[in-house]
Amino acid sequence: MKIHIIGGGNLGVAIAKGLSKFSQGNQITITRRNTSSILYLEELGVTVSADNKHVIQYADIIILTIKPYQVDTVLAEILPVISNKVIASAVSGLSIENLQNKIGAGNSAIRIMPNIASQFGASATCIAFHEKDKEKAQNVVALFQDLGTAPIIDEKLMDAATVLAASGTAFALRYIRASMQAGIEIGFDWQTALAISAQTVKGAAEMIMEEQIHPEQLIDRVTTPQGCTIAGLNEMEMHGFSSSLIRGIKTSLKQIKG
Ligand SMILES: NC(=O)C1=CN([C@@H]2O[C@H](COP(=O)(O)OP(=O)(O)OC[C@H]3O[C@@H](n4cnc5c(N)ncnc54)[C@H](O)[C@@H]3O)[C@@H](O)[C@H]2O)C=CC1
Ligand SMILES: O=C(O)[C@@H]1CCC=N1
Repeated sequence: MKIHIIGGGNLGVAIAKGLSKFSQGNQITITRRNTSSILYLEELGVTVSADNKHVIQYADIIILTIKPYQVDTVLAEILPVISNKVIASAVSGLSIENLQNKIGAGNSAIRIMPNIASQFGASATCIAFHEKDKEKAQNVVALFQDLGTAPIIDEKLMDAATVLAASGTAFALRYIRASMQAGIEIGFDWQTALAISAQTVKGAAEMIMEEQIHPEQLIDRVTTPQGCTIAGLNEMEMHGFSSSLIRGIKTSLKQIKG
């Protein structure tokens, strides 16, 4: 497939890198106004351009990874030269209905919410579309399945998906950072503490995905009666570990909803 990514920033680059590595048989173009910082992507077989219209007429999927306030400018530029295209938008807060109104009935609006782990084929990309575009959305779903998991969700959960699956990357990294900092306090250098913390999180996530059980069932396997784990967990909860995460996620959601 021919994939045209508009917005070569954090997310666009992560998707381009991921596609070049984990999805076979595609031709990828990525655009950005000033291309100097992303020209290295050409070494991965990705075409880099400052022209949003560059070969866009041949694109099977156009992916929007721009900020919400950049959408109208970009669409004004590309709409005159496209028709019957699938536009997959990762723009947070932009509804399918709004995007569809902007791009006209001749094109299809699909909403995607990837995260920057797309680069490593490890994103959890939530996807939503209207029934009329079900068939056209299948290519988008297949593409993002190559970059991790790609659950199809009801659009009303898209803001929640943004927080859980996209912002969630930062939340998980903050856990790893805190764990690393504690590791330094208890005797490790930061590199060793970070490596141990990251691998431990990866292992915990792999167990959840493999066994598909409730986390508490796995926690129960770790918490020896009168042991150090339960003592640590209870102290963390005393200081609001779970509740601060929950409150943070709900605050993020409020921020999106405005
Ligand atoms: N960063 C993340 O982890 C995620 C971001 N998103 C959403 O994706 C969108 C992009 O986010 P980021 O990549 O973080 O932002 P960013 O600012 O890093 O990337 C946007 C890119 O678009 C480029 N751009 C601006 N105007 C342009 C134009 N007229 N033509 C072509 N390129 C243009 C900018 O130069 C920039 O490189 C936002 O709507 C954000 O909410 C969604 C999920 C995850
Ligand atoms: O922080 C943000 O607003 C964007 C959306 C999700 C990740 N980054």
